[in-house]
Formats: sequence, structure tokens, C-alpha cells
Amino acid sequence: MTIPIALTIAGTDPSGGAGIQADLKTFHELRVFGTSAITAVVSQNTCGVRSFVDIDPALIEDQLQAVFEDVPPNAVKTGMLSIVPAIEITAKILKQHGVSRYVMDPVMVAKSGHSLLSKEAVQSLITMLLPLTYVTTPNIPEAEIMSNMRISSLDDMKKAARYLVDDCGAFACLLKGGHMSDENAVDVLYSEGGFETFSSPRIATKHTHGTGCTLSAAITAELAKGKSVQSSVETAKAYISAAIEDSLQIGHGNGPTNHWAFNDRLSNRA
Ligand SMILES: Nc1ncnc2c1ncn2[C@@H]1O[C@H](COP(=O)(O)OP(=O)(O)OP(=O)(O)O)[C@@H](O)[C@H]1O
Ligand SMILES: Cc1ncc(CO)c(N)n1
Repeated sequence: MTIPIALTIAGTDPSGGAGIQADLKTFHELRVFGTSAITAVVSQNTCGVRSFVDIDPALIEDQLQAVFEDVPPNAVKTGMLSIVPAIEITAKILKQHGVSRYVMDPVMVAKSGHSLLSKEAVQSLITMLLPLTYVTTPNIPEAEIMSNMRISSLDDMKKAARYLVDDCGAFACLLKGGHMSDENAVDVLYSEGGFETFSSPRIATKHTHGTGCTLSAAITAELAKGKSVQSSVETAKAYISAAIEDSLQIGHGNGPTNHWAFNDRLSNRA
């Protein structure tokens, strides 16, 4: 049996709801072997980010070489990259190892408002990583910055997603609608000249810490199994919707999502 392997390159969340910790939980639940390279150690919890330290770029590169030489991944995702050298090294390694199934979650600002990406690094994400990207998963504020467009409707979401693919070189863009205020949480996928929307009822909850990390990790896990972009996004949307709906009421702020919910529902249905 070949075991699908996924790699996350991201920052940490010691409280377990976002970043590397959320990614590894997601890989595990979707039955993919999870590996990781840490870009920043972040002191945060459900109430917010307190501080962080960027990992020395040479150590990021060493972590990545260690993974690629021994347990080469079938798919890779990036989350918090924070500084230009981290982006440069990631781009170099992705090219060196010919990674095609690469999911770029352009993490910029935590839910608490703390910036996780330096201003100079935004441009590097666009020029160095988007052309190597299989699926990018910006939320509305991230897509506004990357496309330099205001986004306040589904049409605007489509325009920005199309720009990030047709003009910036990503193969596909899933623009997440979590930050809109419609009755449904609608995400727009643009790839190969076509649009598809993924909709789920918007759940009234403050427990949405790490939703973006979890969604992109779930897409990466499915891609690692060889699934198509559409099928991977469909499974990832079902995973995050269940995880938000059955949230765990942990912590004093915006709590984490429930990584058991997706499989619990599958086994209840069986
Ligand atoms: N209240 C909600 N109810 C249902 N689905 C939601 C809700 N909020 C977000 N989602 C879904 O969760 C996924 C993540 O979207 P979101 O826009 O919240 O990402 P994000 O802002 O990058 O998250 P974060 O920065 O906290 O990791 C999307 O599929 C979105 O539609
Ligand atoms: C490390 C990390 N990555 C991403 C996010 C965005 O939710 C976060 N809060 N922390």
C-alpha cells in the first residue's frame, strides 16, 4: 500500500487551533501521513497572537531538505511564511523537487488582527510563489491585497480569482467567502477558464480559529491522494463545515474547530 504524504510549511499555534497544529490534525483525520517544516514560532491562543520569532531561513531550508530527501511529499502547502527569505527558500525547494501539487494559503493577518506577513513579503508571494501554485486559497482581505481590487460581491470574488490565475500564474484559485455576511458561506473556485461555487450554511459562531489553515490542509491532503482540484475542494469544504458546526467550546476567545466531526458524521451515516 502506498501511503500518501503531505507537507505543511507554516508557523505554530501552541493552543492547537491554527497553523502547523491544525494542518497535522487535518492530514491525520484524512488519513494522510503529515510532515512539517516550521517557519515561525508563534505565541498565540484563542484570544490572539502575542509575539512570534521567525526561524532562521537556513534552518527552514534544512528542515525541508530533511523531509524531501527521506519522506518526499505527494502534496505541499504553505501557511505563514512571514519574511522574504522564507518565501525565496520555499520557491527554490518547490522548483528543485519539481513539486506540482502545491497549495498556497496566503496567510497575512490572524483573526485577532495581528500581522503574520511583512509588507515587503506580499509582493514576493505573488511573484515567486503564485506561478508555482496549484491552488491558492485567499480569504477576502487577502484577495483584495493580492489583486488590488475591492471585493464586496460574488462577481468581485470571481474577478479577483480570475486575476490571480490568468494574470498571476496560479493554476487554480479558491477565494473563500468566510468574511462576507451572506446567509451562506460561499467559496469561489476558478480554474481552467471555469467557475464553480461551494456553498454551505453560514454558522453563527465565534469559534472559527484556524478555519483557513484547516481548509487548505484538507485540500492538500486530498491532492496528496491524487484527487482532482474539484473533488479535493468539495471534501475540504465538507470537512471544514462539519468542523465549524460541531465546534468544541475550548478556550476563552475564538475557539478551534472540531477535527473529529467529519469522520464522526461519515461513521454515523454508515
Ligand atoms: N461562520 C461560518 N460558517 C460556515 N462556514 C464558514 C464560516 N466562516 C468561514 N467559513 C468557511 O470556512 C472556510 C475558511 O474561510 P475563512 O474566510 O474563514 O478563512 P480565513 O479567514 O483564511 O481563516 P483563518 O485566517 O481564521 O484561518 C471557508 O470555506 C469558509 O466559507
Ligand atoms: C501560525 C498561524 N498561521 C495562520 C494563522 C491564521 O489563522 C494563525 N493564526 N497562526
